[in-house]
Amino acid sequence: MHTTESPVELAGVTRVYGKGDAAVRALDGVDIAFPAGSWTAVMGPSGSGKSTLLHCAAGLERVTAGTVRVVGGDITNATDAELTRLRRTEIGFAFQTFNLIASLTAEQNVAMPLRLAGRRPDRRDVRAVLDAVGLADRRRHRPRELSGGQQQRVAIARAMVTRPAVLFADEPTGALDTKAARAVTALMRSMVDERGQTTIMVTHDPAAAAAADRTLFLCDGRIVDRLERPTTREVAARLAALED
Ligand SMILES: Nc1ncnc2c1ncn2[C@@H]1O[C@H](COP(=O)(O)OP(=O)(O)OP(=O)(O)O)[C@@H](O)[C@H]1O
Repeated sequence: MHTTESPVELAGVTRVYGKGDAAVRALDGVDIAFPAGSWTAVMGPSGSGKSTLLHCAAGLERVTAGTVRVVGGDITNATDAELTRLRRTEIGFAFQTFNLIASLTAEQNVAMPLRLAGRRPDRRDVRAVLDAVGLADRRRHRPRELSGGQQQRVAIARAMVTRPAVLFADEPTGALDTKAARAVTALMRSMVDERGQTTIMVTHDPAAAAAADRTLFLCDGRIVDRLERPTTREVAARLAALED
């Protein structure tokens, strides 16, 4: 496996929470590479390990066994400082709850990761990503002045502003109605097609998964199936079978 082709690679990743009788094996020997410029959806029943997979792959959580490589580097034994630097430079995050700062404008929210990385935000860069998500005319608005779908687009612009190697999205359409969800998945699709943005997304939404290049299905901490370019109906059927 060549690392430049897969900015994120997990090999034999196991994550156990708790000890003894109370131990939970949230991930159980996961081997997976996420190819550059591709969009992967991660699905599975509640408690199957989706969030744990995302957090381990993004260096937010440590693994119990196995290795995680991000942009060619083994982060398994990285220090907290190294992980923080990695998250600020190579990784973008978009969450279901947006996590925007209420007192800041869209533009100021988008500039925040640059400030955190110690870079002086270039107004043109900030405007370019707001433009890319179709919100150039909303840059002075605060989160409460934006719809849920618009807030999620600001959150995606914020995740993209550092030009991260990998975008991690945790249920990006989870809080949105169907129309707003469709706009957000279309935006993510264009980020992959036009910028080659490697994207890893946990979702419960079969339509969002169908917009991705492939869908992985987790069950009891293992990858039990994958579909390439599935339809919404195929995703929903596979998920229903796992949830039975
Ligand atoms: N901090 C923790 N301490 C103990 N157990 C945990 C912890 N985090 C997760 N788990 C357990 O690990 C397993 C996998 O959890 P995870 O959150 O990754 O699942 P998920 O597929 O994302 O679920 P959901 O769809 O409900 O969000 C579950 O059994 C969960 O209870």
